[in-house]
Amino acid sequence: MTQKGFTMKGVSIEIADLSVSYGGTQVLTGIDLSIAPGEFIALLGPSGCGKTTLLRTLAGFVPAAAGEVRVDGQDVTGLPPEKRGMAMMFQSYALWPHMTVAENISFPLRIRRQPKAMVTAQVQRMLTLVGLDGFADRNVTRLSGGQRQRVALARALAVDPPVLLLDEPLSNLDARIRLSMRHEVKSLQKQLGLTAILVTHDREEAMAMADRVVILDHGTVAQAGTPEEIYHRPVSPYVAAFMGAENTCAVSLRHEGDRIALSGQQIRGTADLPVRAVNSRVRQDGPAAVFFRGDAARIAVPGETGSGDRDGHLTLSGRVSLHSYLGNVYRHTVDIGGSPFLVDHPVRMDVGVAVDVCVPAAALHIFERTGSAAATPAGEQFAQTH
Ligand SMILES: Nc1ncnc2c1ncn2[C@@H]1O[C@H](COP(=O)(O)OP(=O)(O)OP(=O)(O)O)[C@@H](O)[C@H]1O
Repeated sequence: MTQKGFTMKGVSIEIADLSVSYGGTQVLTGIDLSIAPGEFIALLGPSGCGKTTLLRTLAGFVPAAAGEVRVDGQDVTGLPPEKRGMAMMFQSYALWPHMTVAENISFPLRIRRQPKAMVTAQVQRMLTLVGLDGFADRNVTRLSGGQRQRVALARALAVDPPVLLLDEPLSNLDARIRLSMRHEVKSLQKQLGLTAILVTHDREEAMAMADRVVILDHGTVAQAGTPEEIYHRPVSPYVAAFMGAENTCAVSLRHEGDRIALSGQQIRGTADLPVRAVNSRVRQDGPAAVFFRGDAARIAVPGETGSGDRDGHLTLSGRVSLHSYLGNVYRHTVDIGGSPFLVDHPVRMDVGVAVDVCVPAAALHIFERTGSAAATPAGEQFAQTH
């Protein structure tokens, strides 16, 4: 254990072909992931996709059915939790209600029978680290949610773990405190150089905190990348929709040199787009599915703007069927060929008005159309994933 200063350092974690089953049900399949020392990873995905199971398997609370977990090159797959050098922080804080702040923080040190002077010094360091100087003797039941979360963080860090596992640690906090705690946890993790893995179903939280986001889909890795990569370059309709690009329509795609031409029932004319600008995963001409975010599109009144203004855009024509005010923009539901599309616009458009929805090439994600994909109304196909 570190005796002076905060010199905790992260370690690498290698997850190789990891599978996990509960009884006869396989919940994680062939997970491969390399985590660098000091990296902050977020495991993101809808309820039941296996995020917590992966975290608990790394911690050693759930056995692996196959595959390996290596920490700093050492195979820890068969080791008990206390031998893995990982500390876990939970959503529920899991503090001892009958103990003071200092007693809670020192608990893991006392059960490891650390010398008293060292325990006292470490508790004081942790209090300073999480901004709770002066709270040592306060009972934890007399703390706010944010303060309790800091105690839980201090207790997890007290043993100088090279790896910090965070299981939805902020979801019990109110929205304002959650935002500030995001930054506090992240800056502490960077300051200490720890390797951290966060489980969350909140994509904004994942993007705000992590260096890399791993999106899980039914126990497999759907995509792992920087927040920018998964947001702007999703590799599948599942990732695109999970990252908010839920508007979708079926198109027919044709490559023409360095341009892509899109046509379809819901599209006005033919969209002629520079191939470099579009996130297209389609290599062959034929049926495809387009996905885009409602805040990346804009609404135009047909005839009010020149057609030249819409070059490099995909234009869909429809009618406003609903609007709601979000504070900075109006969110409109636009009925396009019988399917609802959600589009943000700074000005409120009346219900029933005919509008064009213009989507810039850079906001388009195009994937191969398989089966009935994208033939369904926007959102319906992915409704269960949110
Ligand atoms: N102890 C258990 N025994 C049997 N099945 C379990 C157990 N824990 C979880 N599962 C199942 O394993 C699957 C993955 O669960 P897990 O808790 O890892 O998902 P998650 O992505 O963390 O979900 P959430 O966001 O709701 O916490 C789910 O289908 C769940 O029902």
